[in-house]
Amino acid sequence: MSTTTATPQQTTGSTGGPDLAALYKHLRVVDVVDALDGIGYFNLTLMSPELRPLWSGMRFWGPAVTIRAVPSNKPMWRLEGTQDIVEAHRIWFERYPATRLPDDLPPNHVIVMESGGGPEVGFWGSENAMGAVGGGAAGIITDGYCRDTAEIELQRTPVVARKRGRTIIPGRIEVVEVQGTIACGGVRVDPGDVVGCDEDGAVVVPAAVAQEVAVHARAILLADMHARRRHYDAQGKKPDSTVDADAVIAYYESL
Ligand SMILES: O=C([O-])CC(=O)C(=O)O
Ligand SMILES: [Mg+2]
Repeated sequence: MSTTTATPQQTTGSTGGPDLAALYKHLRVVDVVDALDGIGYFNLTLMSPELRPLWSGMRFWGPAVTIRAVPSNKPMWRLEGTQDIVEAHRIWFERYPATRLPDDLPPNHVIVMESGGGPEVGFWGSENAMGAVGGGAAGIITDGYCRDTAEIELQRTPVVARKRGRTIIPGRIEVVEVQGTIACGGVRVDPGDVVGCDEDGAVVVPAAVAQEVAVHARAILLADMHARRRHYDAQGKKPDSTVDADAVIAYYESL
């Protein structure tokens, strides 16, 4: 396998720091995991394999923004009439105001949630997850539940979850902190770490090594693309984008 010296690119994001999401575009989770191995981070930052993308073909990378939630330990009360039942969220949040992520989140951020391990609750659903994407999220990772999962797939909304669920927020779960250090899927996540997923699972790359890991991982990807391309050619298989190393090289040269 070919090797590359780790000389991180000086690609910058909108905040003036390196545009890590751009450096990770095209990388597979396996490339990043192999690169983490290469710097001695064996298995340290692999999220539990129980956390799964909710539809096939999902892949995203981006800087983490974090949410920590706990079971509410407060019941939702009985509501009178259809309209109040439809507006249960509003009524709950009027009494217990929501802790929300700030507005100035980096582009292509990934919302990572520690759900508190409570009972089934579809904190994420097809409406609020799609809204998060509209707000600039590249993906959502929760160690809890997501509901409306048929629509999540139909919309191609990038959600990774541990479970599919049915029930709704009021009386079950509350966000108590945003942009703090959390644990999700058994690993630590700090805001600004690079997190991502694909069909193989989800992984965290600590911010301190994120640029270096991206450089190693790119070399690993390109070496593998070349090797697979030789199999394609030997077996008369029509090349596809997964063996188009020239396109990947051109992309990175353009950054
Ligand atoms: O309403 C919620 O809290 C979760 C949900 O079903 C959605 O966002 O679609
Ligand atoms: Mg819903």
